[in-house]
Amino acid sequence: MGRKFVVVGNWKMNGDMKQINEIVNNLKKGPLDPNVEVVIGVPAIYLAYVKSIVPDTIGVAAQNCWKVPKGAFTGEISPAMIKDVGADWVILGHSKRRTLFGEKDDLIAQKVAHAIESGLKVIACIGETLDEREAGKTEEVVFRQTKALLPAIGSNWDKVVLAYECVWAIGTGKSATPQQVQDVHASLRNWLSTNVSADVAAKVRIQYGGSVTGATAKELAACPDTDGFIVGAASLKPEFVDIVNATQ
Ligand SMILES: O=C(CO)COP(=O)(O)O
Repeated sequence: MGRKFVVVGNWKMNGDMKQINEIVNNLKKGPLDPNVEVVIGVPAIYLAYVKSIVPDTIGVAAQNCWKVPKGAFTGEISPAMIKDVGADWVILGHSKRRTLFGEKDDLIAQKVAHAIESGLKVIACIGETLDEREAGKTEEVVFRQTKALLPAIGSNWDKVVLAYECVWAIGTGKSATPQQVQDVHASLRNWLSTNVSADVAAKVRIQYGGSVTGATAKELAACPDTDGFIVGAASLKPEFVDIVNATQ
């Protein structure tokens, strides 16, 4: 079985009712390649609304969640709540959560474990900073971030998509090159083969994220070890449809 291409739009903290209606209408118009899985990651406050207006073929993701089902955690939302409003994905470990909100590997792993246990599918983000890349530490960092997730994922790799987002390419307009993406994805798959299993390495979907646009998506999609994208700024624009259709 091949790996189904999966494109996630991460709206981050963007959008209001008017813009959301425009984005969703544009997605409905498509046309979207039926062979591609499409997920939109929306601000928590709009999850229920977005779920009520998108076709069932489009998945809806939260951009974060907490690590227990309920309790005195002011301002947080739980996987149970995300599921309760009909969404079935959560993005965890995004670089902005790591850098701006101080989330470390162990907290992210706890969140991943609880999200999976609660029945959510997880987009787990990993990726190096510019300093780490320039110091030749890209592999060391992405292997460390992935290793931290292994106990949390256990045998549930079918519930997980790995999103490789090099931090230096996020929101900068400076995408990694197809070769840079392919190199990291291939070595990650190789690492998974050694540290998890050959089966997981062959089946897990690895997305690329970082300044993906309608103009760059096709050549990035051609990398043999790239199974989709996680898209920030361009997911708010009509060109998101072109990114979804990049493998056509
Ligand atoms: O962080 C990202 C998606 O999660 C990427 O954002 P940009 O596509 O805006 O660079």
